[in-house]
Amino acid sequence: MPLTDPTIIPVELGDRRYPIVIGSGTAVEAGDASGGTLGEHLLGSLGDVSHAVMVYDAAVKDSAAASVQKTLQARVGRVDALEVASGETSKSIDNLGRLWNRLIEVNADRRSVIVAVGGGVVGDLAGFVAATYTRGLRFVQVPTTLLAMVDSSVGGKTGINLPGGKNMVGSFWQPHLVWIDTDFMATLPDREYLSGLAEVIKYGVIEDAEFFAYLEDNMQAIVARDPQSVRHAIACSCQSKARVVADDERETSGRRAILNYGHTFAHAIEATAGYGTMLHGEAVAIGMQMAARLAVALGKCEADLINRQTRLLDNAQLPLVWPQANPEAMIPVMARDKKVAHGKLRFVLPDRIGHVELVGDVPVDQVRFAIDACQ
Ligand SMILES: NC(=O)c1ccc[n+]([C@@H]2O[C@H](COP(=O)([O-])OP(=O)(O)OC[C@H]3O[C@@H](n4cnc5c(N)ncnc54)[C@H](O)[C@@H]3O)[C@@H](O)[C@H]2O)c1
Ligand SMILES: O=C(O)C(=O)C[C@@H](O)[C@H](O)[C@H](O)COP(=O)(O)O
Ligand SMILES: [Zn+2]
Repeated sequence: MPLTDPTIIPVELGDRRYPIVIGSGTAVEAGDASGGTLGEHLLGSLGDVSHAVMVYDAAVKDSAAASVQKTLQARVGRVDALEVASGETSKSIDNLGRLWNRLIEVNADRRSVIVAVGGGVVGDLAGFVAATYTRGLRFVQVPTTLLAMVDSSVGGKTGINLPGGKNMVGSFWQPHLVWIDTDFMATLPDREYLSGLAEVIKYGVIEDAEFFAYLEDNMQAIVARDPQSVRHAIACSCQSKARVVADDERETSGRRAILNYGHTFAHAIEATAGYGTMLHGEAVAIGMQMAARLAVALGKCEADLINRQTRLLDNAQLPLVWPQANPEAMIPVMARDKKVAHGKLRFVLPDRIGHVELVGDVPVDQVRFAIDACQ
């Protein structure tokens, strides 16, 4: 079905403002679609580009990537398609070097645009390539996972992992356009889809109590991928992220740090489990449980918050515990968290549903307790 009713959410960053366009059926280059096609939005957002480099996840080669490539060919003309192997381990130094060299081979220059088609892995990797090649190329995000649609494609955090820590090398590099076609999720496996719901629930806890209540009432429909409910959940998530990013683009005031709720634990879970063993959203679900336990232990919030969060994560079929959690392995990794200030860990902790704070000076025993409580 052609896109006739896109939701357009602006990310207000002054002269780097860009739209998040949410619709379905955009693969069709329908000239009469009132909301416009990817091709039309591309031209509107990019200015004078004469070459597109589509960096895509191998899993979407014959689906999303094939249709985006067709659009790029029709609208931009010269297109090169660079494949990235599926999975978290692709966010690596090796892949970064390989893509930089491929850009030389395909004669990319400052009139080239990088178009990422895939989940957060491809988006983060291709975004960092765009940020760094010839000191910066224009960039478009076409997310194909729920997690990428609600979180990673928006806000300009790009980068790769190091063995010792998630996203340790990267940059803030905003896209010119985020193009969300919910049809691209048709082939997404359930486990990956559910993983994205952890970041959706995150927005409810950190800054939107009304959205949290909506999720409580509608999680069954969202899990069943009811189109209207999914669209609403994506739009509310993108609005939430756009608000926070517009307030604090580079995480300097502390406001953007709220998007990191659960992530101090989650990144340590991912790194100590081995990248790709635990999906990012799964680790975030467990990390949010650990953070909520920590908040209650520190007297920052009522235990009922844990009950509501647990119920919602459970209804989203997300994991709540990680039996292999080992505080002695996780705490040194957590010490490399990007929120560390003057050598001290800081945690994003809820005081009620819809509100969190950045908290420092947390006794390490309490951190151990929170990890142990989710084993
Ligand atoms: N930059 C940010 O702000 C930000 C925010 C959140 C997460 N992240 C990062 O995003 C990554 C996780 O993203 P993700 O969950 O999208 O993982 P992902 O990119 O690894 O994609 C998940 C899996 O789904 C497959 N896939 C993707 N689209 C598909 C489709 N339409 N049909 C079938 N299979 C498909 C991929 O091949 C992969 O196996 C992590 O590296 C995380 O750190 C970044
Ligand atoms: O956009 C942000 O800011 C976030 O923190 C969103 C997170 O969901 C995301 O996982 C992000 O990549 C984590 O960033 P990091 O700075 O902790 O590496
Ligand atoms: Zn995340």
